Amino acid sequence: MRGTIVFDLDGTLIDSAPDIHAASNALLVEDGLPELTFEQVKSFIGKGVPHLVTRVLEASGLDPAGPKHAEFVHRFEARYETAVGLTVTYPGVVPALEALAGAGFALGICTNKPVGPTRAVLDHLDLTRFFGAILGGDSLTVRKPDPAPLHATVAALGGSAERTLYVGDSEVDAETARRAALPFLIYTEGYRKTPVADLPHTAAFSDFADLPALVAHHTPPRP
Ligand SMILES: O=C(O)COP(=O)(O)O
Ligand SMILES: [Mg+2]
Repeated sequence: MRGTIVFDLDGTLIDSAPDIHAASNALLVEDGLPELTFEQVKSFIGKGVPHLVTRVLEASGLDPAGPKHAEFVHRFEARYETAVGLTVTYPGVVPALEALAGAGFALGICTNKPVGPTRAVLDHLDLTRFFGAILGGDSLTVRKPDPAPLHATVAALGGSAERTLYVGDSEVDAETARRAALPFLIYTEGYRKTPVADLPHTAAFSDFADLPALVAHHTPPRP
């Protein structure tokens, strides 16, 4: 194996915000509440479903500490597995994954999205074939930015810390990589809110066509 590359999912490989926005608004409409804007819901993505629901309730003037929270999480999750129709891969993702797999890298997913909808959207976009390990926000008892899911993904791939890179789009991913002590490549076109320069990262890229060369640079061939 040439090395191990672990990817975040939402905002990194796939632009899933339109489906997450639509699913959130469907719940609000069911309850006779006003819809939220795309930018609002996009800014709530990255820390998993319970956090997203907290932010949706707050933005709707409802108490996130009240009974609505568990109810909304339940109803959101029920919709989430089929919420794939508006989601696309970012440009160049598939050729980049093909190049990396072809070069002998083991690839994995470490996302805060629950593993059910993660598998559903990967199947829908025909991406499952690339990944030897897929961990979601409910795979362990902790989620990112706790480093445990990232460590577990690397372990499931049989990788070693010295030859592993983590690729993500957000503040949560930068913090996860820092706490896991792994190099972090940041994709700049996802759902990040902080300037790239203010987040710890090894390298930044805006085009997946550049990723194979960037990865090669940071994981030199074994002597
Ligand atoms: O479900 C989320 O909140 C975001 O998931 P991500 O970790 O793939 O960005
Ligand atoms: Mg993300």
